[in-house]
Amino acid sequence: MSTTTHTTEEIDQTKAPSIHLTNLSYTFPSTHSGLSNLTLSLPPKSRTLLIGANGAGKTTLLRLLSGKRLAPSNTISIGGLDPFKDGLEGVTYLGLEWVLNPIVRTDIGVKELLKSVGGDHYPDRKDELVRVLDIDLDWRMHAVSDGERRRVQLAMGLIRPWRILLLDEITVDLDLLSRSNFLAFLKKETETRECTIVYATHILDNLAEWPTHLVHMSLGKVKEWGEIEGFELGEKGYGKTGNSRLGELVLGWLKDDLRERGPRNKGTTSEGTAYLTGGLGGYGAEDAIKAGKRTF
Ligand SMILES: Nc1ncnc2c1ncn2[C@@H]1O[C@H](COP(=O)(O)OP(=O)(O)OP(=O)(O)O)[C@@H](O)[C@H]1O
Repeated sequence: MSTTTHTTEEIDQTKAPSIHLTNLSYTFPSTHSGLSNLTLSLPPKSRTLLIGANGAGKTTLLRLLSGKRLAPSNTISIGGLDPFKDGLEGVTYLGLEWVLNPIVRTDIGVKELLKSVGGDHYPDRKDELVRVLDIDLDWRMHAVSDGERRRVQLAMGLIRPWRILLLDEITVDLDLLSRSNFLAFLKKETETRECTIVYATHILDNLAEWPTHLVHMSLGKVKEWGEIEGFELGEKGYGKTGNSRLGELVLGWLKDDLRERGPRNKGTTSEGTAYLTGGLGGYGAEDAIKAGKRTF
């Protein structure tokens, strides 16, 4: 049984959850330090962009937030709960493992797939996602393009009405219009339902109007975070380079990070060890199923 105490207000399952990190540090089983001393607060119904160079720690953080990995006590609170120990209702984490699920490459129809993830229970959401993501219900999954497959996967992942959505860059295969429609759908979700989104992405096109908050990570630390208004992007639109002002801000961050870190081949990072599934470390090594907190 959890020893954490919660106020009634904090665990109201009908409200969008806030996210609080307090001195969150995380070390991989291989003793590689993944995250160090993260503290931040994201309010209910916020849409946060998680920004950082490859290896900055974005996936590590999202997995901790989703409850797939055990964080030290009292370092993560989502709507007043510890995601690993308490288990969270309504968390959708869409990342690499989900994308790699082999079922979406077999000779199976889209209707069947959507039904298997609850499409019949949420017909309105299913119809909306099919429209937003421009899905043909007659597609068979072994005979679609990568982008079409990704659109079906997104619909599958989003049909159940989540309270917190953790998106680890999975929109890379979408064409510009599909991505724009998809982002507009997510924005509407936070405006019309009780839900909160954290989205790790490297693609900033057409995102200037989307986030309510930014979090900048580098080398497992949060370098800055806060409301989008606090980042002095000036007028929304395009900067001198033709990039969006958000794009220019982030490019500046990443250049500074690289200058501070130096080139990777000096051995200052351990890029390449992510996503191992066996041996030391490896995502999934301590998943919540083993701890009896989840059945899926
Ligand atoms: N299982 C593991 N064992 C040891 N180190 C790991 C493990 N998984 C990831 N790392 C290291 O932790 C750091 C952060 O990895 P993470 O996957 O969180 O980065 P990221 O910001 O999501 O990167 P990207 O943008 O490339 O997806 C990297 O240096 C990575 O090599």
